[in-house]
Amino acid sequence: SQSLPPGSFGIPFIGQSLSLLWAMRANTAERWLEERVKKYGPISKLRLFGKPTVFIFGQAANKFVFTSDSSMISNQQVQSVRMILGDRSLLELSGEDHKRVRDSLVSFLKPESLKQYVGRMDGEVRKHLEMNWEGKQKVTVLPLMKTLTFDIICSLLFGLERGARRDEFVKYFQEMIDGMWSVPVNLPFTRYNRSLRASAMVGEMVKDLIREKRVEFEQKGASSHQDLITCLLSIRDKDNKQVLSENEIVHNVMLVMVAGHDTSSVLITFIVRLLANNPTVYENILREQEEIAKSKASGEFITWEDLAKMKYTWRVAMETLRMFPPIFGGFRTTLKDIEYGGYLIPKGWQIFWASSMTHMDGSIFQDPAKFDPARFENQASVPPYCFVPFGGGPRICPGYEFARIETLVTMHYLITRFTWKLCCNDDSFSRDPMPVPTQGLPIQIWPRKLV
Ligand code: HEM
Repeated sequence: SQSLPPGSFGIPFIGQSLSLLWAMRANTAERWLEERVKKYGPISKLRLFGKPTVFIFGQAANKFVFTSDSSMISNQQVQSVRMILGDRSLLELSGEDHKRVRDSLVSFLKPESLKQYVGRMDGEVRKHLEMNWEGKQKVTVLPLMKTLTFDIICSLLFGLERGARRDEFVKYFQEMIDGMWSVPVNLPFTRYNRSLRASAMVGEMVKDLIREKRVEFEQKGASSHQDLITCLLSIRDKDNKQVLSENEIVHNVMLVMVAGHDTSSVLITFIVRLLANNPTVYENILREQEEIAKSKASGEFITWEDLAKMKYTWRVAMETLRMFPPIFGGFRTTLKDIEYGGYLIPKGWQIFWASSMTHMDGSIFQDPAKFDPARFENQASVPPYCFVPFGGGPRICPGYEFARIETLVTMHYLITRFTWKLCCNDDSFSRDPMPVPTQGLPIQIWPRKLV
């Protein structure tokens, strides 16, 4: 019989959760994990968020996590995430259910559908810059990018326009996210408890939206493409029955809000920061974007074809995702006893993976601490399962194209309309669990003359 991986469970129930969360907030999580590897090797046991857990890392670990059969490991999330997002979110589903719900989301998020929304994203970006950037000398990038990506999601995915209702939505939504990664202790004063209450409020608000969208679609003949909720309501099987249940729509709309909002805002924020520190990269991006701006009439929207020309800009985004992946890692749960790396991982244990560790491995990416977008000129040179900011396998991020479009459109307008300088030389950031620059990245800005 096989032995359990090395490592200790730490203190009862809490285990190493607080120690890891602490390291993440201090931006030493990578070091925390590296030290584990040094001490125990590439596989070790510990206790996180209330459950026995195995931590694994490396190219083989990424491949194992992303492609294992769903009868071996399930995607069941840590308890706090499951309670907050609901048990019918894509993250909790497997097999046929996962495929049915995922296919429904993808019918809205696939490139052929998103093509028609580039103009609407462009409108949101320009409005955002007019309201929050123009006429200012100093802005703080991260909170603004959060507002922008949330605005884009509200408009495109929920058909929820600006106003008091959207503001209320944002408020509860933020409280909900704050407790996602917490030790699940449901007492009145915990982060987790506040987050659960906010999640119930957000759920009710989404249900109201669904009721309204249903009336618009079924009685007033609104287009099924007007937003994600309407699209999900409109998907029917061969007997004309709605393919997704009401709970599935609610839980997945909440998932998309969480998955699509912080991730892209963090990416754009880090690009802004890196450009301020890399004049050559900045010049190259500027040249590419000015070329595109010159080819357009004033006021004309960015098109799908323009996006295809932003090759260098997207390489910069990829290199940013390599060094500062918004998603650090995640969890899976074993459904049976599994043998991995010569050890036994018992049924019901959590598997904790941290994909970002291959991004900074010098044997895979030469000189990994150097910011160098040229690495991605030839993507085939990157070995499989080593560059995984969007995951891999059947659960690879379905929001990839959405993120690409909003990042490129935003960078186009930021770079052609403004120049900027960092207000503080403090290059540090912490993870919460997304990477966040200390102080949210305050910058000084100047308007540029339009070409
Ligand atoms: C830079 C931006 C983004 C990054 C880095 C990112 C990263 C990821 C990663 C790593 C996963 C896989 C997690 C796993 O295997 O457990 C994932 C899943 C997911 N992402 Fe994204 N994401 C981004 C943007 C978005 C956007 C904009 C949306 C929606 C509009 C979105 C929706 C989702 C959903 C629904 C899943 C779950 C898929 C499934 O379980 O089948 N993401 N994302």
